[in-house]
Amino acid sequence: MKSYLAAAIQMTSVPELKENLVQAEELIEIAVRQGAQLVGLPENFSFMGEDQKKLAQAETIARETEKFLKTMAQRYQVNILGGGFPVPVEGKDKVFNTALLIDPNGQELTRYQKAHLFDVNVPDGNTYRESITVMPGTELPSVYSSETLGNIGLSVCYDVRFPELYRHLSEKGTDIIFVPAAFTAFTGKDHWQVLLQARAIENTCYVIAPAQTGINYARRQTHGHAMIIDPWGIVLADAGEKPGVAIAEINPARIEQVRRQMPSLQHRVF
Ligand SMILES: O=C(O)CNC(=O)[C@H](CS)NC(=O)CCC(=O)C(=O)O
Repeated sequence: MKSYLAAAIQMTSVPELKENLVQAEELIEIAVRQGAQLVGLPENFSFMGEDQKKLAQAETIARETEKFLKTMAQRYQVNILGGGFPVPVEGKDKVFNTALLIDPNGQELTRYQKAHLFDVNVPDGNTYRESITVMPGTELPSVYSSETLGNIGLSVCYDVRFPELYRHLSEKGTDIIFVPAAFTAFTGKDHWQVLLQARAIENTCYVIAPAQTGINYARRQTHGHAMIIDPWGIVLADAGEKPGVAIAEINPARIEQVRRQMPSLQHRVF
């Protein structure tokens, strides 16, 4: 593994599949023009809207999103993480919230079904019941080991509040953790960056966190601040609040250096 540039894309996805895919391609192109070899798209990048609308179109969203990711990876010769989109569960009126990693040949490298579902009454008055439409994944994410990109572990959004998932990933050798998200504006302002830095620091890993931002639909407002954090916890890039791209270098020497300086992974007791 050599140093390379990674990108965390930030977008405002809406309840229109085609519109979102156009926006996503524009941002992928910007990231690739700046030299990114690994590009992450946020949770719900291809569709963000009301539950019933999402369920009604789930099959189309799943098919078109997977096709889009493979086409983009080949067209731009880049590795792409699609950060969470609905994939229908056979025989049920539900979907898995699925993250999918694709290589520049358009081949699937690994996928993960979001395990922790956001069933929360947020104090701003918004109620979230992700489990009404989503089946929780029951498997821990696998680590994808790439000679060129390093060892990559996947997760999605609300998972970031469950450190045991990331401990599992770091035990399996993860160097780079993806946290694609659609964090609420209300929780995000106090929790988003703190949680991401904690996951980076405690596992001495890079964290790549693509994000939704702005007003997506109705009263749904997301926090933004797609970012890339290094294994010491330093924020290397932050996309702010507008759609755009956070780009930073993933450097294996930095991982080794931090793990030398702070060998906490070796000092675990429990
Ligand atoms: O609602 C939709 O339209 C689509 N779903 C999402 O955006 C997902 C599940 S509801 N959002 C989160 O997990 C936010 C977590 C979060 O904000 C926190 O942990 O504080």
